[in-house]
Amino acid sequence: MRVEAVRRSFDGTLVLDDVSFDVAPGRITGFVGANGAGKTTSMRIILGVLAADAGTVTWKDGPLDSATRRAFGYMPEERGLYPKMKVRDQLVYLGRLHGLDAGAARRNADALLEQVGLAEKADAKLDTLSLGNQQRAQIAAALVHDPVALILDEPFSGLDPLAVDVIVAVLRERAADGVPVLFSSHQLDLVERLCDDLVVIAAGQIRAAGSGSELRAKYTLPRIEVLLGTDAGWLRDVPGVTIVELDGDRAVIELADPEADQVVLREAMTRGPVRAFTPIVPSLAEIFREVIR
Ligand SMILES: Nc1ncnc2c1ncn2[C@@H]1O[C@H](COP(=O)(O)OP(=O)(O)OP(=O)(O)O)[C@@H](O)[C@H]1O
Repeated sequence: MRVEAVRRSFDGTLVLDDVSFDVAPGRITGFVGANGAGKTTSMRIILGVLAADAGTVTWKDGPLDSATRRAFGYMPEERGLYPKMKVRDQLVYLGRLHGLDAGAARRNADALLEQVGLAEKADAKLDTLSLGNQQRAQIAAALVHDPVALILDEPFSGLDPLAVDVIVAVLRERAADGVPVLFSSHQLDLVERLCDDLVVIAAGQIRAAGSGSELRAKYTLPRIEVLLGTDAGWLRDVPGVTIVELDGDRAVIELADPEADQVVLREAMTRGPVRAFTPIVPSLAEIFREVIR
């Protein structure tokens, strides 16, 4: 699925400015950005709930039509299941609305309730469930018609760690079947764990997009923690090395050239014992800060 040059204003204020990114089949794409950056607006435009002022959303290289959109699974920010309806009944109902026959809708609903850990609550009314369990039901609702793509707005908010694991497993399974999955989240540790690709948006503009390793390579320099048996001060004088931290025999260095690590290691070994030489992988939170600066 491709979002291309999408623009949208509200009351004369531009909130999406030439937004373009891809969501690849079989990959989980995390959509991250601060409050108000434009994630929900982008997702609403993908789903056709909101119109773009300009730009396109394409699916398999053609225009995204309403029949294909109906085959998407969407978990909107405002949620939207029926509070007074039993969980299983509404999943079956939603499956039927999406064109499943009664048998298939029931089978999918039951399988999903089992998968998200709600089998015992199947006959409870939604509003009697805890918020976390309502959230599980919302995710099941987005999946009940075997969607061809998944667009999930903050699917993990309010979930406990065990529930997160359950939902992560469900999304991975769908992605492994070839479904493109786009989800927004503020929980960068979770995004880091779950997603294959990342799209970073700030103030309505895409600041970065790509896999975690691509973004690391592009936005951060390789860092190494060096622990020597002797003073590490000589590292200051090695060309291409920047000292990030230096404390006696321990240093954290940044390399202008990723290949220079072997040169530094060889030099270190001629000077005495090398107790540790450990690449430091920057966290997604660090990359995010770097990208939106
Ligand atoms: N219907 C609307 N009318 C006017 N302004 C809107 C409307 N919907 C969104 N906006 C504005 O557009 C901007 C982007 O909002 P959006 O909800 O897409 O951000 P978001 O990245 O999803 O934020 P959050 O993480 O807080 O959910 C915000 O400044 C918001 O106030």
